[in-house]
Amino acid sequence: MPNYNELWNQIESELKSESSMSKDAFHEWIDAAEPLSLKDDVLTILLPSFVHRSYWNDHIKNSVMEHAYKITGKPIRFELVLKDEIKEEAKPEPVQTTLTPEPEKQPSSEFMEETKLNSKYTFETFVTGSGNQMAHAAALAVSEDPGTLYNPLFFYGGVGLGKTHLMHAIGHQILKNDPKTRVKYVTSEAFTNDFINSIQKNRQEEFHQTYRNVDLLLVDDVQFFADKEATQEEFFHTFESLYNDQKQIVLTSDRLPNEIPKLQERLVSRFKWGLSVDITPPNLETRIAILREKALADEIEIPDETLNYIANQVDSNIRELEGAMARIQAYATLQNAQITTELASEALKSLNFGTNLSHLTIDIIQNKVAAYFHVTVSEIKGKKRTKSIVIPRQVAMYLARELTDNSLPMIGVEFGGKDHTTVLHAYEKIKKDIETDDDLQRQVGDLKSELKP
Ligand SMILES: Nc1ncnc2c1ncn2[C@@H]1O[C@H](COP(=O)(O)OP(=O)(O)OP(=O)(O)O)[C@@H](O)[C@H]1O
Repeated sequence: MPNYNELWNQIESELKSESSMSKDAFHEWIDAAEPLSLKDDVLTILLPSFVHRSYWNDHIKNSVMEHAYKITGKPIRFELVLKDEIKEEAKPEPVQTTLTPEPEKQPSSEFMEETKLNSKYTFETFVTGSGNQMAHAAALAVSEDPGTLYNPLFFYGGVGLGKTHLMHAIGHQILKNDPKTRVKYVTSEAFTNDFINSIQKNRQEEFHQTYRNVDLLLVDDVQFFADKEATQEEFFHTFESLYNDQKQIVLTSDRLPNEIPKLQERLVSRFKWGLSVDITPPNLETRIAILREKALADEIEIPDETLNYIANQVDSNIRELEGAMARIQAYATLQNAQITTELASEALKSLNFGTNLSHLTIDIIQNKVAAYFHVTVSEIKGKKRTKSIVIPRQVAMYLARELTDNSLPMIGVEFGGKDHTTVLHAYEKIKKDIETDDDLQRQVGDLKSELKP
């Protein structure tokens, strides 16, 4: 009986030789599938999305089962799983209270699973814009001169904005400059689990070796150190040892060090020693640029207007932006159609993307308000303080806050990178003024009914 990899490879080549599928379709549905295991005649296959699974169930599974039968002489069943579903199983095993001695392992194999840098997360694939420019620059600087300039380098910011991507990019770049560099990437949870396991198995020395004999330590999502007293203690010593040896440390978190609850004061202060730099949500132009890069990388043609449309649908999180794009691609393949704005809209709707998504965007509001007050969109986004521009600008900010789900910082970004307090001030001012100013009340009313008929 072949193992799961061999079996899958054989099935794949059978499919390739007999299949009527186009090259693109083969790539989309077969290349994207990954065998995970073969147990009790069940071959588990990992698929990238639920669209893939439903396509597999409808169009692929039977033929794959036939091939598997031909190859093994056995009826092989298939389990199709998605990434999210295996996460649970893939989590490190809970601490066991067994007395059976563990087989001896070579030092470092226990914790040092090898550096798992995502090959796609490089500087080449990272699109810069106003929200991440400084973070990108700091990352590049650290890659050129690790351990000296900014140590530690601390990235913070909301979900899915590229913190992990930049962190891996540093790892890749440093390895490119010097392939002998010892790089370790872990999430704070993995660090915690390694630490607990080391205590459990009485292997603290090995743990220390693993974490202290590196040249670059990348720790993702350190906010999860919150509340973990003993782990924090251990991490403190790891940090001290690396820092004293001038080894580079890069950390990410969803918030600033002093905002992480129950983080020891000495860690807070150390995390702030180097440089803390935030990543804020990308503006429309950056979102379009990211989509354009992605289309280029995937070699698919998408009209500019459609890229613009997609970028307007997802305005906070790059992971979701990529998700939307992947859905549209899959949808186009399913329909065997070109990607157009219509198809994109259909794909996002039919796949129930962003259920509470408002189609009203800040961009639309700015255009409407500019036309209404006879000013230009760039004046609305600009800094000029003349009354004829300030009022439309504040009205547009007010409407963006009232009629869309965007956060104050996000609205600020879309208005030429203004601070969220400016947006709040505009919102409160217009809200108050419409109570006493009849003209303003009518104007805002007109605009509202045009925007939300
Ligand atoms: N500037 C960018 N250019 C290209 N792709 C990007 C950019 N920023 C983020 N991405 C992509 O968006 C996805 C999410 O990014 P990443 O995982 O780095 O986010 P994160 O900030 O670490 O999120 P989390 O807080 O959830 O860990 C990744 O696929 C990443 O490649």
